[in-house]
Amino acid sequence: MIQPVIGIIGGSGLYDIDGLEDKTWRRVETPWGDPSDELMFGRLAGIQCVFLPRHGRGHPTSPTHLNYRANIDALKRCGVTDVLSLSAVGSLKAELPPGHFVVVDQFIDRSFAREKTFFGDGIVAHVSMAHPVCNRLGDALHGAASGLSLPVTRGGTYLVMEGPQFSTKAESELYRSWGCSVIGMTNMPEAKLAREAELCYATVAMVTDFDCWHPDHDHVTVEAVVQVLLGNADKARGLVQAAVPELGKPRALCPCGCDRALDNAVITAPSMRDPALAAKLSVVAGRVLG
Ligand SMILES: CSC[C@H]1O[C@H](OP(=O)(O)O)[C@H](O)[C@@H]1O
Ligand SMILES: Nc1ncnc2[nH]cnc12
Repeated sequence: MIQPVIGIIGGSGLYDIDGLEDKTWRRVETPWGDPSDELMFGRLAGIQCVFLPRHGRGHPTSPTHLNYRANIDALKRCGVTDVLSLSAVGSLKAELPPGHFVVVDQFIDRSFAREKTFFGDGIVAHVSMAHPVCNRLGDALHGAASGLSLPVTRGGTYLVMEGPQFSTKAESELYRSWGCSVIGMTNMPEAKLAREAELCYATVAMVTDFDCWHPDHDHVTVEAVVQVLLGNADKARGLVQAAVPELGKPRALCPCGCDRALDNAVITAPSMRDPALAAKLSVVAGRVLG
């Protein structure tokens, strides 16, 4: 049996979480550089949790310049098994108004200026991203949100744009025509890297605005986003407190296979593998690289 350790990545407006016992902030070093901030360690209902503010406390780091690899490596290094990603998003559907939560199940990655893999020349690996979200975590998050009577939808596609500027109206309409539910700037490559690191990963996308497609919302502004975000952040803290006791129960391997994502993914012959890269990958992929 596995004793889960719950990682929580807090997005815009979520730079701290409540109710953790024995809370301490600690710096964690990784071979990929520095994570966004110190990580906060503590226990919720006796379950070990590790919290990381995605953009750092005070939000100094833009979506493009986040060190996604360091963030994911640091969580894994600290023993995290399950990652809850909490993110502010714009809505691309009329039925998902500000204040609504979406437990997304798909992503379209339109980001282009980020490091997207732990692997590369010297050790090449290809993991499946067909089902980018851990269903087990998604179900638990949806169940916890429903239990709290939060307005929540299970399933939906999160379009990841590069940013930092918000979309043009034509882009917003394009993504709507693709059937996307919400838009944000951060969940890729985060979800790809979590998969490479064999971490279960699920996102609660918290709607702050209607993006610019909506006739009543001609522009997205940070001011409008932040107003909704603060209320969403309070609800998200409640959601974490409700979900963690369920997710922290000792369990078998993940039925979705997230924790075995690297089985059969590394294609580089053992004799051709770069020892320096193998050393960097020791935490992320040590299970399969030996
Ligand atoms: C403050 S609005 C734009 C900003 O918020 C979202 O970040 P996160 O996913 O970390 O909550 C969005 O992706 C942008 O980075
Ligand atoms: N409309 C929007 N576009 C991209 N990221 C966002 N985060 C919050 N609202 C957003």
